[in-house]
Amino acid sequence: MRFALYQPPQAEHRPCPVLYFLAGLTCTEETAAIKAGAQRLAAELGLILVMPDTSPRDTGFDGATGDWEFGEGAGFYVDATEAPWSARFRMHSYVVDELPALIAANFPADTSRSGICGHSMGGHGALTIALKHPERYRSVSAFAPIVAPSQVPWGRKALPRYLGETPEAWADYDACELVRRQTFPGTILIDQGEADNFLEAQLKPELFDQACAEAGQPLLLRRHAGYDHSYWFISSFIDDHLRHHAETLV
Ligand SMILES: N[C@@H](CCC(=O)N[C@@H](CS)C(=O)NCC(=O)O)C(=O)O
Repeated sequence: MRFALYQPPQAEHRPCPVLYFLAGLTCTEETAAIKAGAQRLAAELGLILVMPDTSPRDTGFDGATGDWEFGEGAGFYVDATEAPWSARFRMHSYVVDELPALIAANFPADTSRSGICGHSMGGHGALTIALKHPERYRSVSAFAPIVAPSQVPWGRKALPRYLGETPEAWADYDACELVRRQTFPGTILIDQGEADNFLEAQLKPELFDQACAEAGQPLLLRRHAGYDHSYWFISSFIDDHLRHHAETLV
């Protein structure tokens, strides 16, 4: 597995908190590092940024490449249970267990202070991971996340192939379902562009808004007129996300 890591200058003197950034469909460990523009403020705030790839690579599985919505580049941050994917596509465990252990062992990181953020499919990853493991992450935020994969075409295509045909298995990786089971101790920040091509068919933030209201989950959902799904949108608001995380991490 590949990942990118930014180490702020403060890490030369003391362990620093860690913010994970999970990227979306078609992205690699380089995308956020190059396009999100998070390093400048992370240097001021003293945050280590960890930006993993979106799936294993070079798996050789039939159907793992050639479709931008499934397989390599589209791991959906689940632990697959269906063959052949279950042998390699275990992004949930990778992000929650394997990667933090590797960071703790090799970098001046205080992993007891970790936050998680993501975009689109990575926003889905950040929300589901934080909701499933609130003891591991002190803060969570997302840009244009997939919040209800069980109900939208991206999820309806990928989740059955990774997890089988039972909707209960999809619900275990669906932020709208998870927040009803267990809330996150802190406000979730979500930014969404109103000119996002995927807003109505794939993202549907109103479903998460409603689920959070019903569950009593504090949510700050900000909608921005004129902004699309791209990293230009992310780079416009990334500072607010870093500050949101720094409030509890630093
Ligand atoms: N390939 C898709 C777009 C995929 C897409 O927008 N991916 C988002 C994440 S869901 C992304 O961050 N792409 C990388 C980039 O914008 O640099 C299309 O042609 O519609």
